[in-house]
Amino acid sequence: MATDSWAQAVDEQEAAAESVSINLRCFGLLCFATSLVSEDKAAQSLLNKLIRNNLVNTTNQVEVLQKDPNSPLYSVKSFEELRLKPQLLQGVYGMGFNRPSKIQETALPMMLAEPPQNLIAQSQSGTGKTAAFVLAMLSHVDPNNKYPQCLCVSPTYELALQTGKVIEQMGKHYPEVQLVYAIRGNKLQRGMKLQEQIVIGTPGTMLDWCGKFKFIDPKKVKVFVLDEADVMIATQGHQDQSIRIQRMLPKNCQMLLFSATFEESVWNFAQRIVPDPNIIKLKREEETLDTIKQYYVLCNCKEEKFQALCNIYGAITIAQAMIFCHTRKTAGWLAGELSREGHQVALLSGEMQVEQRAAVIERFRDGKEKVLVTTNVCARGIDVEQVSVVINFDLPVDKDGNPDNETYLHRIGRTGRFGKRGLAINMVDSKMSMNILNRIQEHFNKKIEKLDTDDLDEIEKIAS
Ligand SMILES: Nc1ncnc2c1ncn2[C@@H]1O[C@H](COP(=O)(O)OP(=O)(O)OP(=O)(O)O)[C@@H](O)[C@H]1O
Repeated sequence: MATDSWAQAVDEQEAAAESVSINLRCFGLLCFATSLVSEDKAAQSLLNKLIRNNLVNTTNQVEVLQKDPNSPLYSVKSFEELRLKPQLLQGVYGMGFNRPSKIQETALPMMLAEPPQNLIAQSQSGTGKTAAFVLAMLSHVDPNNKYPQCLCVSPTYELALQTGKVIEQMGKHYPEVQLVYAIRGNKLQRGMKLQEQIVIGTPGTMLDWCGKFKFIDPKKVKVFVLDEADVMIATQGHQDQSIRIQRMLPKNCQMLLFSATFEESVWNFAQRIVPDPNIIKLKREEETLDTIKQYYVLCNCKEEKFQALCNIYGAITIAQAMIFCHTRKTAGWLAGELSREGHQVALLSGEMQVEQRAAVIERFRDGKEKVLVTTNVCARGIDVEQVSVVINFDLPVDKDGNPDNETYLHRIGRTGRFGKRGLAINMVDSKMSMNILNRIQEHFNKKIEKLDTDDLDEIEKIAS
């Protein structure tokens, strides 16, 4: 086994990381570094939204903390129970929703109650938060009043557009209700007053439209939604801007805040935005390796790893696979080799803009490409539950070269009993990577079987 391929790969990555940090230090661009982190969070959130095409299931129960603990707790098992406007019920069913998701069961009655109740809700991405607050906004709007009544702030332009799409879909049979985007680049004439009932945008532009330009009369707003609070506070300035918008709204305006995670900083921010809240939390389902078949393949170099991959593809039918590489260079090389072999390959690479990455993810989700090759940095935080085969072309390691168990679990693991059976194949090409594999195996106490990719019969067996 070669000993240098792994080391070389790490060296390359570290060299790249070092040059970035030197640049940052040289120019003192600390804020640039912060914005990179927040951009990363927003990008992750967007890509997760795009790759998913249905609800994330969970066996966990929602935890509810009511503002008034003596008032009865309502929860609904059907959309009919909510007495929605027929146009909205039609919109909901038109989207293929048969019944409320777990978080929606409790959140919707609270949000639709009279008088309106404030809410802070936390649950992982994909559990139905956006659909819930969109339904609440559409329900509270009076279409006869031609001025903004619901404001929704999102951390980025792309995320705002995604929420806007949900509003458009759900409100498809309710054309009297109109939507406008308060995003940079959407320039309105000075002095004009908006007629649309729902405004969705980023905090900076929303603040300008309410304050400086007065396109919106904040005193007439009935519902204020702050989405993706955890991503929001990662961007400098967004927290203050959001609070300044909130201060302009009337006391009886309904305040709703949503977040996928709930660390201390998010909680502090949430309490400043939402007075007297009801609080709903839904724990993230634990990922496990129980339903996953794990294998490793011994090779000497990246060319051999590629050959092993071709053998696997030759022997079993793989609907869609995600392949993780350690460096951009390897990912680019592998994608090239695979497409030369006639595979439809998508490459997710670090130098791509978020829109480009989004386009790649969307094509992959729609099945236009069958293989997605990516670096870990690029795919960090992306949930790939629907992909049944995951290949670690390079094993995940942290910056010190130790096994990155968390990343391994996230790439390969599935949640609870809803997880489909999966297949994971790890490529080992050095003593070092064998050691990493052994340590991963020990950590999870789950055997990773050896696979001989020169033996077609053996490969065929893994698919059964
Ligand atoms: N009641 C429902 N029944 C079936 N599908 C639903 C339901 N509610 C939402 N969905 C779908 O599930 C997916 C996730 O929903 P949604 O986007 O609202 O979740 P989220 O918690 O806001 O996650 P994210 O913040 O990542 O968007 C979407 O594809 C949405 O259309």
